[in-house]
Amino acid sequence: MQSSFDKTPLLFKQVCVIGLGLIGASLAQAIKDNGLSERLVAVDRHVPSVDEAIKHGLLDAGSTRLTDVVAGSDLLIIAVPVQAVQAVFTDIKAAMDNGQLATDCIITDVCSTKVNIIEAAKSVFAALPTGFVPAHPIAGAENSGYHARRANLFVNHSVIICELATTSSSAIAKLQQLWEAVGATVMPMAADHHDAILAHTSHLPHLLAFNLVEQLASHDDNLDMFRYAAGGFRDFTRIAASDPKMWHDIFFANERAIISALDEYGVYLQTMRQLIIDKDSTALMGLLGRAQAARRHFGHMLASTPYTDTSAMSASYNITPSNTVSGTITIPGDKSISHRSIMLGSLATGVTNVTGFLEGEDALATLQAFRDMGVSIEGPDKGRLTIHGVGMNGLKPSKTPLYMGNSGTSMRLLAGILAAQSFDSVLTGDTSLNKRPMERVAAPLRDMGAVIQSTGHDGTAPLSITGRDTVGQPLQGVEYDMPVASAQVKSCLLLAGLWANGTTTVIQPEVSRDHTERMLSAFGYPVTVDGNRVSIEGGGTLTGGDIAVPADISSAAFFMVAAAISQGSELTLTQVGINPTRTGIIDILKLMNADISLSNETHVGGEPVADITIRSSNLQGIDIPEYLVPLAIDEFPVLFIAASCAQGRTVLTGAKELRVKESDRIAVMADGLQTLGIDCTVTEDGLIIEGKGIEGKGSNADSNEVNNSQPVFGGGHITSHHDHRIAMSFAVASLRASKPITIEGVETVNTSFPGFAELANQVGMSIEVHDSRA
Ligand SMILES: O=C(O)C1=C[C@@H](OP(=O)(O)O)[C@@H](O)[C@H](O)C1
Ligand SMILES: C=C(OP(=O)(O)O)C(=O)O
Repeated sequence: MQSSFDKTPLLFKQVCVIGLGLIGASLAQAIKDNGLSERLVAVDRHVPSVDEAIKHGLLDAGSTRLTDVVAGSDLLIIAVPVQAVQAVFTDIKAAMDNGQLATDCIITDVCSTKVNIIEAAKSVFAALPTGFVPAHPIAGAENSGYHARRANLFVNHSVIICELATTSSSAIAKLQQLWEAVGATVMPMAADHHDAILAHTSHLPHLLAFNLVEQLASHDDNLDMFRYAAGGFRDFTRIAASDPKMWHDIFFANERAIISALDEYGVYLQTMRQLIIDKDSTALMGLLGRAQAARRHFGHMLASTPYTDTSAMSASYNITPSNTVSGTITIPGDKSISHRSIMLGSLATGVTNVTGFLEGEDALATLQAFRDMGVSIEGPDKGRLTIHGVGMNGLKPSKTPLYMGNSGTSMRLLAGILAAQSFDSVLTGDTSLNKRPMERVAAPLRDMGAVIQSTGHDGTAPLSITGRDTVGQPLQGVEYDMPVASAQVKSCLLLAGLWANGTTTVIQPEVSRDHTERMLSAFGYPVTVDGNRVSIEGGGTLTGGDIAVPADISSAAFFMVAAAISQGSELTLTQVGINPTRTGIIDILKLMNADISLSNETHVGGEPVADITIRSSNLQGIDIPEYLVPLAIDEFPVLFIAASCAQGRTVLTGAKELRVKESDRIAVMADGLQTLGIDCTVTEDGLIIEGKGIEGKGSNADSNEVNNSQPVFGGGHITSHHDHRIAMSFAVASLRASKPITIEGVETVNTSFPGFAELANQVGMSIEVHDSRA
């Protein structure tokens, strides 16, 4: 990792670290390695640690007594067990009183409890020093002591700072600079809130880990127990190897909050005990499923990688050029339909069984949101889900903001549902989603009487929605003339309309995908479609049933283009959804002269499906008809790859919407295409691409023999801009590339197409997935 040494000026003249345990010694090492202080001194009761730290060149001086080394320090870091802090404050006060320390020097700590540290300071100082800033780095390891120190212990970890009325802003600013320089992120929090949160997230788990080891160790047959203890025991009790003195102090120091967390734990434990005794399989499955999903969901947040968050991108594709693809493959389930199956299944009466559900992160975010609102959902298990519908009025308020990850569809459709609920809600997402426009749904929802605020910078998420109980009346049906052909806006309003008084009508400028309308009908809810006008009456009910989700044509598109642009290729994609509001990709590729045919056409779950076969084709550049834009809205990134391989120019217009997807797909694709040597021009609402395909040269003048053997792309380095479709599109380009292509930030592919690289390799491509953190 690059050191911040070059960038960060010396912040302090002399830092004095009091306590050379894991945290104190690690922070000392990080300060040293990053050159943040002219001098570094330390105090510790353990003489060998101090001696070694001096010998290692970490410290300029050290002692067992504060007064020996503290003179002239402008930052004091207290890193001793909680119950020893008061004595340290007494020593610090003495040093101030005798002039060794300036009264405005910064004093901070790294302890796991905050209220009692502040109390300790108050009992020593008549007036709290202006430099006193209580803090707590949320970082640690079960190893303790000087030898376990790691300068990178704080990288990507949070540090909570408790600002007191007495604290000077310059002390806070300087401490924040220090923590950021060693790689941490600083968050402000009130001391009592800190203690309550930490009691649940840190103190309770430690207490339980110590307790379980104690329980097992006290059994007579404990040797056998430990000998055969499987991973579960090892994982659960890892933290019981932590420093007993430190935890002893913490348990007493945060007594009230820990006892309250423990009592709540007892209630949950009793519930589980009773479910087992009662053999209540449904409730137990619901509980376990909810917990498993919540853990996966929080896992992303814990790793500060909310699904596809910016800071966390570390996976890349290293792709070696290949030139042909072949085979018969099954593409994962449709994302749009998967979202809707959870939403309507949850609101229905009775049970809904879903098959073919897309286990991608976007659809899983929707699933988690409904679990957070109290819906019991079993699965997903190989695309199967069982949703125990709660009916139109059965959702419960979520205890936390609903986290939508990277998924625009989840956030916009849920906004419609939540605007009609009795309770308040907050919807938030990852960095990319929190930049996307939300007023397009918030404004028309307000016309219906919703109270909804887009609290981000620019009409963006987080969305804060006030419940009808507070507003005092239900939503009102409206007639809304949509300025953009967006299925998300249309669906949001139709879903809100389920609870509205009277009729809700949406008029779309062009046809957009109609999965909401179809699925509402399949659940027995009447929807009236009259040309581009779609209407719904409020006050009805939904009845659960079976939903078979077809393969996603938007994911299939990558493989269609792969076969069309490469040499000697033929791919068959089985049972892909060919809803006419989604088949713009087929129409556009056909206009470009692609060799595509459909077979085995049938219907599953109210949606038409077919096997799609596509072969190597002599693609021709075209002017893409604007009416096809909403019908292929997600497929343009990969269509740009096709256009680059076509003969002649392709012109896209009327596609401004591409600029507000997971990335600005016009700008980002143009950038990547240019990197790979394609001549293209960005326009306000589209892109002009000069295709590099050459005429097919058959021996027979009438034959349409394909010549896709020449590379059209060079090699190079592409970034996904946190957009799954950008990553997959440039992977397809490798079929006509002369050199390797590297694509950074490909974890985002999991939002819509888990297993993409494996499937691509199965048909003949050569993608190596590399994770720099692995
Ligand atoms: O309704 C849906 O499921 C979707 C609609 C489209 O968005 P817009 O309606 O905003 O164009 C599309 O881009 C998105 O991937 C899924
Ligand atoms: C735009 C997309 O999805 P969403 O709007 O749901 O994030 C997409 O999948 O390309």
